[in-house]
Amino acid sequence: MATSVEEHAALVASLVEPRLAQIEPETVPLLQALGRVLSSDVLSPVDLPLFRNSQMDGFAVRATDATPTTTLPVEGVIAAAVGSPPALAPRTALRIMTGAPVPDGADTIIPVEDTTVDGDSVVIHRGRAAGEFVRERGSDIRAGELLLTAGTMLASRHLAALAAAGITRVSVLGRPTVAIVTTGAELLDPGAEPQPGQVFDSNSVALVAAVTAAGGEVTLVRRVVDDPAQLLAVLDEATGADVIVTSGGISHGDFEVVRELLEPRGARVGHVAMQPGGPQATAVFEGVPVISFPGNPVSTQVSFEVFLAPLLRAAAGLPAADRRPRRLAGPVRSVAGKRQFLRGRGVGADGVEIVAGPGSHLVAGLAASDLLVIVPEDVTELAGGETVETWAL
Ligand SMILES: Nc1nc2c(c(=O)[nH]1)N[C@H]1C(S)=C(S)[C@@H](COP(=O)(O)OP(=O)(O)OC[C@H]3O[C@@H](n4cnc5c(N)ncnc54)[C@H](O)[C@@H]3O)O[C@H]1N2
Ligand code: MOO
Repeated sequence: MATSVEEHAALVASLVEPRLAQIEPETVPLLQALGRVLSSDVLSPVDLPLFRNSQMDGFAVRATDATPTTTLPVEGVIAAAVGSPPALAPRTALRIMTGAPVPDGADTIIPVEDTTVDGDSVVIHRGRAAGEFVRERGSDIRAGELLLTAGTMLASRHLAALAAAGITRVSVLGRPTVAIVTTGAELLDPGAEPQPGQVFDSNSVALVAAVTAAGGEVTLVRRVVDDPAQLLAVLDEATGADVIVTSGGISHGDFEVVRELLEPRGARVGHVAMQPGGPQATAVFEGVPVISFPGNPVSTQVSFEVFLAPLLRAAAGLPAADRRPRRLAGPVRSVAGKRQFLRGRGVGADGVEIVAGPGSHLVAGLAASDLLVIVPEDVTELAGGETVETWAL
């Protein structure tokens, strides 16, 4: 008897979640934090701007001194560079560059475009209100105020704000570590010349990429032929990970290496009422959960999306994938008793069209899709215009 998708998802969660709950935050240099999720609030250690500075290239003056068409003596130049400028004397100007400290005594900047330089003097053609073009210290954020909130997924703008505040390292949620093992005597590396009967190992690439996209860190990638002793050696190597994921070797053939090794050690190998992804297995090896997906490439990828991606995303603090109802562009048939995960593509704001057949070997069809279209177990036919649940890929 097949178990339901929910039952299997609950089983996988019961094995994986306790491990993921133990993952500690880690402190990393800023550039390693890109795409990671802040584990705690960050308060600004400084005022930003750090000091009162000019927003324009021009002349630092007192607003009341600089009415049109006054001429003021220019007493010096303030560059955007190390150092503190002298105070501005009344009825004088200091030439100033963008970002340079505004001298005490000055309260506005006259942009160079509104002036004419005449020897050591400047003629003001347009006055400015006090405060104009002066960037006050702390006007962006003050020391002690909340700069970034826990849970923020760090993009370039967040890293820039941290750097602007002088911060070099940041505490982020730890990433779940995953070991990936593909199985099959027929597999070879992409790029090699296939002999008759060989296929390229695409599940390895699929799983590494999918784990990474879901916020996980792949710590080991291995491929084994259909030899239980070899698989055992690889699993021994993989026990440092939070989760071990395998593909292939769990159905009913003569050379089912995962089933052969792990079933006698208490693995649960069975069928889930879904397509693709029918054959599924779980085990615990040396205390580490082993989640075994069927080898067919679409089955592996869909199984990952259904059973593991949500758990990894949650642990890494990433938002859940977008799931929402859309209207079918055309009719769909399905098999009774199995939840179908068909391949679809979004049409307009809320439509979806089916883009590939249901075969679980159709990798190009999956690549042509951007949505999974879910047809419930008890539904065998849907007409165009009817609503289905879709998951963004
Ligand atoms: N008698 C039955 N046969 C099969 C059943 C069944 O219920 N009864 N279920 C079918 C379904 S559904 C699936 S899915 C597969 C699952 O089989 P396995 O998990 O044992 O996977 P394999 O036999 O190792 O491989 C299946 C298929 O996928 C290709 N494959 C495997 N690994 C990779 C990889 N890393 N990269 C690319 N392609 C891979 C492999 O060459 C096979 O074509 O069982 C059905 N059979
Ligand atoms: O249930 Mo299998 O995963 O369709 O090819």
